[in-house]
Amino acid sequence: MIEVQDLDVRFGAVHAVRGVSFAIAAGESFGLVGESGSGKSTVLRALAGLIPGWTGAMSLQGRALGPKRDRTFFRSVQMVFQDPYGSLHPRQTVDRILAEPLAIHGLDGAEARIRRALEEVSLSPIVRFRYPHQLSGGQRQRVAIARALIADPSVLLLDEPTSALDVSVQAEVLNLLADLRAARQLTCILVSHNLAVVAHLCERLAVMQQGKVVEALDVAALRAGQAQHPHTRDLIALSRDLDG
Ligand SMILES: Nc1ncnc2c1ncn2[C@@H]1O[C@H](COP(=O)(O)OP(=O)(O)OP(=O)(O)O)[C@@H](O)[C@H]1O
Repeated sequence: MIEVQDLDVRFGAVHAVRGVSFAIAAGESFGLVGESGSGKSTVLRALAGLIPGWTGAMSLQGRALGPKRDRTFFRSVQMVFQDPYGSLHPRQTVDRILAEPLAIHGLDGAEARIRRALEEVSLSPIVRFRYPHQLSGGQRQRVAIARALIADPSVLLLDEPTSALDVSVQAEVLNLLADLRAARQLTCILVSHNLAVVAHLCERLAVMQQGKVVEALDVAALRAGQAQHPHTRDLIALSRDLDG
């Protein structure tokens, strides 16, 4: 459903992504894991159409993705960022934040859709008339997830969606994402420096180091101790508990 072939990204002298390839089936959840600066966010952003100047080939449902994406792409592929504070407009209420994608995509029934979206992320309707600064970090990330889902995408790109949250809230948001993924049969790509987070949400993962994929394997194989590459083993040692 998603194919990335020989993706290469340079930022001036920085060769951030070097010939990355992977393929993901519809409904699959795939993790990109690696230490800071390994290029995983750049892969996700290139796929999302947020980075110009990449080379290689990318496709979604068999259709090649060019440098520019159309409205259909932005309806079916949604991104959730690490910092919900930065990604939610500070002067818009939750109601307006959630109504905006509906207006962009010309979708009717805003009232019912907003109610349903808030229910899905377990937020009380009371938050509808609050601004982002009046919410907790976990509530803000739930609003960002609701906004991503409100126009019914088929693909969710998650860039460190829990790492800006308090430890107590991280597991809640991760479990919410796992439930939503199953209920909506979403295809997900999750970027994280934390192997435990990836193992919790994904079936398969690729380990990145210095812009390259050094190992790709099933989470089941990872749990069974079958990781081969020394860098994967280093990341395992850093992750305290693979069950998240
Ligand atoms: N817009 C940019 N301009 C210049 N260099 C960039 C840009 N974005 C990323 N880079 C560089 O590209 C490399 C890969 O960055 P990237 O953010 O993809 O890594 P990452 O693995 O996601 O790391 P982190 O977990 O810290 O976000 C880094 O050296 C980074 O400094």
